[in-house]
Amino acid sequence: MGRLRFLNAGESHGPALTAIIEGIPSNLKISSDYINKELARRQKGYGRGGRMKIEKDKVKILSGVRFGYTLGSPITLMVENKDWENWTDIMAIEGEPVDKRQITNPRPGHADLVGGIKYGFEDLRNVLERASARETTTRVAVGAVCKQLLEDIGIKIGSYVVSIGNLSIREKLENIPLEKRAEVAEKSEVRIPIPEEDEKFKQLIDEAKKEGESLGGIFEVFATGVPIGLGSHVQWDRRLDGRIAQAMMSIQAMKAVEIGEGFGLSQKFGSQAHDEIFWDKEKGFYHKTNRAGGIEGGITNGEPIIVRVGMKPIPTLMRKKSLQSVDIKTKQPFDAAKERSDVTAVPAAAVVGEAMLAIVLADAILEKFGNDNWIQIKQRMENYKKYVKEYP
Ligand SMILES: Cc1cc2nc3c(=O)[nH]c(=O)nc-3n(C[C@H](O)[C@H](O)[C@H](O)COP(=O)(O)O)c2cc1C
Ligand SMILES: C=C(O[C@@H]1CC(C(=O)O)=C[C@@H](OP(=O)(O)O)[C@H]1O)C(=O)O
Repeated sequence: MGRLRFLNAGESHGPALTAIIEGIPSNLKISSDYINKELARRQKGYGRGGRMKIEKDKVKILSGVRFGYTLGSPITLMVENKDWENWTDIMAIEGEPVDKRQITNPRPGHADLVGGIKYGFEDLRNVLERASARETTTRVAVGAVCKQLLEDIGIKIGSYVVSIGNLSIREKLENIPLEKRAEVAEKSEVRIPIPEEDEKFKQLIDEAKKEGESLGGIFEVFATGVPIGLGSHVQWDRRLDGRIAQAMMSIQAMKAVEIGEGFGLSQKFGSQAHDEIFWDKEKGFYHKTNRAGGIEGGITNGEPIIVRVGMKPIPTLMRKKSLQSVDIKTKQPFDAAKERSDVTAVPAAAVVGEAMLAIVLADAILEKFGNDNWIQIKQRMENYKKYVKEYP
C-alpha cells in the first residue's frame, strides 16, 4: 500500500528462489547473517518432512547493498534450492520431457485441480510447483531485511504457537509476558511457550504421522515498540488491520485472522471489550488492557500489535487410503496424490507470519516518515515522538 514493494519468483523444485524489494531507503545497515538466521528459524519445527533435511537455506544478496549498507536501489535476494539437482529432468527449463510421468490425481485442499483448470495444464505439477509454500523462503528473507529496519527504531517482532490440532495452551499463556513467550518458544521444538507442554504436542504430531494424517493449528505474531499513528482510518485500503489480515491470509493454508481478542470481542458487552484511555507525564497516552491488539480505527495506538492466525491441516496425506479424488484424464475415482510432505508446519508458518508483519510495518513506517534516506527518516521519527508527548 505504501512505498515498499516486493515480488518473488521461483518453483519449489526449480534452481532457486528470488525476490526483489523496492523501496528500502539508503543508509540502512543490512547483514546476510541476520537473514540466514531467520531462514534457519523457518526450517525448524517439529513435524516437518524430508525436504527440510535436504535444504540449508542461505541467502545471496545480489544488488542494492554495498559494504553492508543499502543504496536505496532495488535489493535482490536469492536462495538456491539444494533439491534442484534431484529434479533436473522433471523440472528442466528447456527441451522435451525426459521423464514423462505426470500428476493427474489432484489433492483436495491444495491448488492442484483449480490451478490446472484455470491455467490449462494436463500435468498438475505445473501448478503445485508454485503453489508450494517453499515460496515462503524468500518472504522470510524480505521480512528479515524489514526486521533489521524496524529493530533499528526499537520495533521488535516475535511469534509462538498457540495450538496444534485440538491441543491448545491459549488459557495458560495469559500470565507470561509477550517477549518471554517468544523467547521460551524459540527453545521448544514445537515453538510453544510452555516447556511442560512440549512432550504432549510432540506426541500428538507423532501419532498423526503414524496414521498418515496431518494437522493445522494457531499461531500468534506480535510487534512491540510500535509508535502511535501507523495506518489510517481515511480509506479502506489504508487501514493497518486490513493490511495485516491480507498479508497473513496470503500465506499458504491460512484460513483465519484475528487482531487482538478478535472473535472473542464479539461475545462481550462494550464495557468489557474496549481499552480505557489513561495519561501519564512519562508515558503519555496509554491503556491498561490491550484487547484491541494495538490498532483502533485502522491506526496503531502504541500498544503491542497482536495477531492470531489459523492454519488448516496440510492437504497431502500419507495414509494408505488418502482422500477421494478423480483422475483428471480418466475421470475415474482415485486416491489423491501422495508426495513427501510435512505432518504439520504451524511452527514454520509462525516465522512466515513474523516476516509478513515486518513487511507491513516497515511499509507503514516509510509511508509515515519518508522513504529515501534512513538517517533523515530516523530524525523525523525523533521529532514525531516529541510531538506525540506534547500533543495537542
Ligand atoms: C510452511 C508451510 C509448509 C507447508 N508444507 C506443506 C506440505 O508439506 N504439503 C502440503 O500438501 N501442503 C503444505 N503446506 C500447505 C499448502 O502449501 C497449501 O495448503 C496450498 O498451497 C493450498 O493453499 P490454501 O491452503 O491457502 O488454499 C504448507 C504450508 C506452509 C505455510
Ligand atoms: C519446501 C518447503 O515446504 C514444502 C511445502 C509444500 C507445499 O505443498 O506447500 C510441500 C513440501 O515440499 P516437497 O514436496 O518438496 O517436500 C514442503 O517441503 C519449504 O518450506 O521450504
